[in-house]
Amino acid sequence: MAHAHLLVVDDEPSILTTLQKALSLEGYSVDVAGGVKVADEKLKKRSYDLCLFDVQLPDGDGLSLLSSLRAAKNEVPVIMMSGHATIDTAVRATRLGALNFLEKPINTDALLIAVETALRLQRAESEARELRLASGQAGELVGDSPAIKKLVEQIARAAKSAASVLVTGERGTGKELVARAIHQLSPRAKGPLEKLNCAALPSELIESELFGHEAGAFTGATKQRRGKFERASGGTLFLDEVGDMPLPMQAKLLRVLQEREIERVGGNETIKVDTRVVAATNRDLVKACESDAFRADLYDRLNVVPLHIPPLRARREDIPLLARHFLELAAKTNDRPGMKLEDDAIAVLASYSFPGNVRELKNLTERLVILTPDDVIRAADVRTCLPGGGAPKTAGLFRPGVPFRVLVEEAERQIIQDALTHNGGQMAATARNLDLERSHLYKKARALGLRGDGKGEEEET
Ligand SMILES: Nc1ncnc2c1ncn2[C@@H]1O[C@H](COP(=O)(O)OP(=O)(O)OP(=O)(O)O)[C@@H](O)[C@H]1O
Repeated sequence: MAHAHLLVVDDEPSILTTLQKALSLEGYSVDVAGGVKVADEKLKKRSYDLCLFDVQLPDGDGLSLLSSLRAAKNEVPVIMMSGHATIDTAVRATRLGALNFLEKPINTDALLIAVETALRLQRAESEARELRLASGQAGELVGDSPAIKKLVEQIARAAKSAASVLVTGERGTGKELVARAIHQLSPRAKGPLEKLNCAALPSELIESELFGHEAGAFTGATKQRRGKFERASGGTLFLDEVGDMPLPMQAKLLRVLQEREIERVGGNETIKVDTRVVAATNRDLVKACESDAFRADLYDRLNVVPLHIPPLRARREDIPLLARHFLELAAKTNDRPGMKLEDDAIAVLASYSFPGNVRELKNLTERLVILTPDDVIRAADVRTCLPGGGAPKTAGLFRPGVPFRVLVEEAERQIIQDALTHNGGQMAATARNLDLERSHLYKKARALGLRGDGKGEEEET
């Protein structure tokens, strides 16, 4: 691969000359440096396609040179070279992101192969990223409504920055998908993506999940464990359901976002982290801030780039595309290759309110693929699968192997969802309709992850 610009750093002039000659013969442009200081200067002046660092240098070492490059967000591929490499050095180099470790004396053929492979890999990765960015393709985000087109643009823009992003939207609108797309399109795509669901764990556990713990920090903590913040360093941490994070944890999270360093539970060492946070919530955080359930200062920190995904009923034009997309997926996984949706069937889908948003459409499509005996799914098939669409609700609730608790929860969710839809999302009217105490309905709806207009919710909290 000609025209690539390389930097070779080694303290032995004879090695520099030999390597420079061998690499130049292959058509590479080669700069050389005899130590850390000169290398630093050169690296500041121009960008290289690949660097080769000796480990031991007269004024420092190649590993710290590599680590300062990464700290400065320079992701140039680096190959390390050493005459007396220990396994420990090699491991440290790999951890710091070195691509390869060559033993001295350097075998020129092995060197050329390593250089060519590294450059090819680098080029393939950057081409794939450019391509994804250019096509505006954010993961598998399907839809051609103006709202989705705008969202895709916002994702591409957000991906380029390292700022915190807050993704809002009702349940099942695709918040996690958006968070993943931001990571994949960002320069951190090669780094890790870690996820934590803040609603799923009690406060004490969230803390050790996020920040890790030292051995003996609490009963059961037998070994030291790195937390998600540390593991996501160099990548992205996705905090799902951040609106459900308990207040004491919110204070701790805020501090980490401000100071960019963490302390493991039971430890007193501070650890620098370079973690980009993407948070998501289906709660109205502005309202939560007003009622002091969420810290306003944390909200400001998280909401640097706000991304809102409208509910599916507000962008019905996406329903046909999404339905066909999910049909294709379900047909593949269920081995029903010829399945088709009739236009009338799509029209029925497009007129439904989808309180469970895209996730509900996806599940419904899968159910249709499984339950429709014909290869063609017609309007009548869709109607039988829709809540209140004609299917006798008492039939077919039992599924072998599914626990009673899950079946009952599903039935409850369906009933409340239908009742809410029937009453235009109004909680008070829904409670009257179902002859339920309002506070009981709120509690149930919240536990099942459903939302109405939320009016009167404060009364019970
Ligand atoms: N625009 C879309 N294109 C393709 N698939 C989508 C789209 N939006 C959502 N999905 C799919 O719908 C399902 C639900 O999406 P996701 O889990 O991202 O929603 P969410 O908003 O994070 O939900 P929750 O709030 O319940 O965590 C996933 O299977 C996801 O892949």
